[in-house]
Formats: sequence, structure tokens, C-alpha cells
Amino acid sequence: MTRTALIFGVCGQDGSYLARFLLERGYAVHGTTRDLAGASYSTLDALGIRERVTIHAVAPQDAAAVERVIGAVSPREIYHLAAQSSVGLSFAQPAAAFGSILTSTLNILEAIRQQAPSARLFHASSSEMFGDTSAVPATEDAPPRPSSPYAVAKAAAHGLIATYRQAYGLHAGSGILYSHESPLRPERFVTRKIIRGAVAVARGEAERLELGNLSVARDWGWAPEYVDAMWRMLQQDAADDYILATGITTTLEEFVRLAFAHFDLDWRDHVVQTEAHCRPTDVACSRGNPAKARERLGWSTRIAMPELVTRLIQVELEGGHPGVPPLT
Ligand SMILES: C[C@H]1O[C@H](OP(=O)(O)OP(=O)(O)OC[C@H]2O[C@@H](n3cnc4c(=O)[nH]c(N)nc43)[C@H](O)[C@@H]2O)[C@@H](O)[C@@H](O)C1=O
Repeated sequence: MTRTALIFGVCGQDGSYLARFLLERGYAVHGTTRDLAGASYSTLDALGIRERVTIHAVAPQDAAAVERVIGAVSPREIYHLAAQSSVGLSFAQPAAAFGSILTSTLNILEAIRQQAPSARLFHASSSEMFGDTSAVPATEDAPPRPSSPYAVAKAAAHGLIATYRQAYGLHAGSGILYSHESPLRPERFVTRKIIRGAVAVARGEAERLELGNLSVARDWGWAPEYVDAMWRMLQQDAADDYILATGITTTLEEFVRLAFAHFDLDWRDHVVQTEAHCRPTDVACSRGNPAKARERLGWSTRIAMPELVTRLIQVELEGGHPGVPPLT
């Protein structure tokens, strides 16, 4: 029998890779986007799968619309990836961050509790909720110490998922996602910005690249690998929370150095640090221990730093995603 999955936020980086992953495994894949006419399908187009996904117009902050789509699709697996994903933007638009992250999560949980209690739910939590973890890599039990509107909302949504699991017995779990990158990332995120910037300088199309704080350190992985973990979580008999990370943390300065060094360039000749690109507060260092995911899900990453930089540059130089038309 064909298995059916519903992905809230199918047009994002993770939604698109997950849709491809599930299609490859024979799933009927449904996905939501807020506005069919206004939606950008560039990620689904880049992977060549737009025609194979049934897309529904749903604003996840609209409880009735969430109930309707879950009732209509009747999915066994639900993936909640629909929320504002930019930490930086959440400082400028905190209310929007809260609505998109927290209200959407509550609506999906309530719809499942009321009318699809046997459905399984994956929720995208974030390492940002732990704050600075330079002293000890976070485990799933680490206390939340959020330091941005985005992280506060994610910590609350994470708590809701655990509460519904415990109080109502739902099969609902959070993947605590560390940064995971790909050519589908927009330039709002620093990795794509750096890769594009280094390529532009190497080609003589730009002279400099403006960035913010380079002393921060992050655990960067390869996004297509993370959707496998999301799926594995929903194949477990019991739902739980898992840290999804490579376990390798690198400074942003080192990322920049590697990107420019790929073209025999010294980043210090081209990168300018400006206040305008710094956040009011920023997580200094993000470290996570993915042991539980390795032991219980059999999941670990194959691609990590520094290979990630080379891979992103190669795709950028080829003009898009491997094997599919270039991204515009
Ligand atoms: C785990 C977490 O991962 C991602 O959030 P993020 O780490 O904030 O991603 P980002 O690429 O915007 O920033 C990374 C770091 O780089 C610093 N940085 C310096 N200069 C620039 C700069 O010019 N632009 C940007 N965007 N960042 C800069 C910036 O201050 C920050 O320290 C999302 O997936 C999120 O959804 C998520 O949950």
C-alpha cells in the first residue's frame, strides 16, 4: 500500500529534499505552501520534482486550514518544516517569528490530537534554543538558553511537542537541527552568501564581501542528509527528540578562509566586517553531540567541514544543483 506523507513547508530547502527522499521511497507526497499563486517553486523545480508533489495552499497559522488539509490527506507521516527559519530576521520581526513557529506547531498538534491521533509528527527544532554551548556539546537534555526571538519561539515549540507526546500519547518528536546547508539555501544565510561572494571575487565580478561577526562557530552539515534522519525518526516505535548534527564545530572565519583559499585568494584582502551585518545578540558557539541519533536511528553524517565548502563551491561553479537545471 502506498504510504502518504504531508510536509508543511514543502517549498523550503528541507521540505524539497524531504519530498525527493520520500518520492524515491514510493510515498505519495503532499505539501503545503501559504499561497499557491505567490509561492516560489524554485527549490522543487531545481530537484525536478514539482509535478510529483500535490501542493495545498495552507497558512499554518490558520487552525481550520491545518485541520482541513490533515483531514483531506489523511497522512501517516506529517513533517512540520513550515516556519520562519532566519534567526537574523526574527530580530526585526519577532511577532512574525512567534506566529510562524509557535502557532503553527500548536495548530498542527491540535489537529492531530483531534482528528488523526495515529499520525506521526516530525517537528524541526533548532540548536539555537541551547544558546552558547562552547563549554560542553549539547545533548537532548541540555537546558534551553535562547538568545533571539527565533530561539525563544523554537524552545517553546519544542516544549509543546514534548508536552503533547507525554500528555496525549502522540507520536510526536523533534529533530534538534544544527545548521545544514545546500545550494538550495537563499543568500539570506551566511554559507550561500560566502560561497557566492568568493566565486564573484574569483571571477572578477566583485571586489569585496561584507559580513558580520566572524568569530562565531557553528556545526555545519549537508542538508540532504538531515531529511533521512527526519524520516528515520518517524519509523521508530516510540517518538523521541534527537540532536541532528555532524559533531564538528568550525568558526565562521575558517569557513570564509576555506572558501577564498579554494581560489588561491586570501580572504583578508576581500572581506569587510561591518556592524550592519552583526546581530544584537548572537550565539558564540554551537556544539552538539549526535550520539543518540547514531545509536538509536543508525544515522550519522558523511559530509562535514571542510568538505562541505568544496562541495558547495563545486555546485555554485556548475551553475546550480547537480544533475538538474541551475537555480535562478
Ligand atoms: C541552527 C540554525 O541555523 C541557521 O541559523 P543561523 O546559524 O543564524 O544562520 P545564518 O547563516 O543566518 O548565520 C550563521 C552565523 O553567521 C553570522 N554572520 C556573519 N555575517 C553574516 C551575514 O552577513 N549574514 C548572515 N546571515 N549571517 C552572518 C551570523 O551572525 C550567525 O552567527 C538556520 O538554519 C536556523 O533556522 C537555525 O535553526
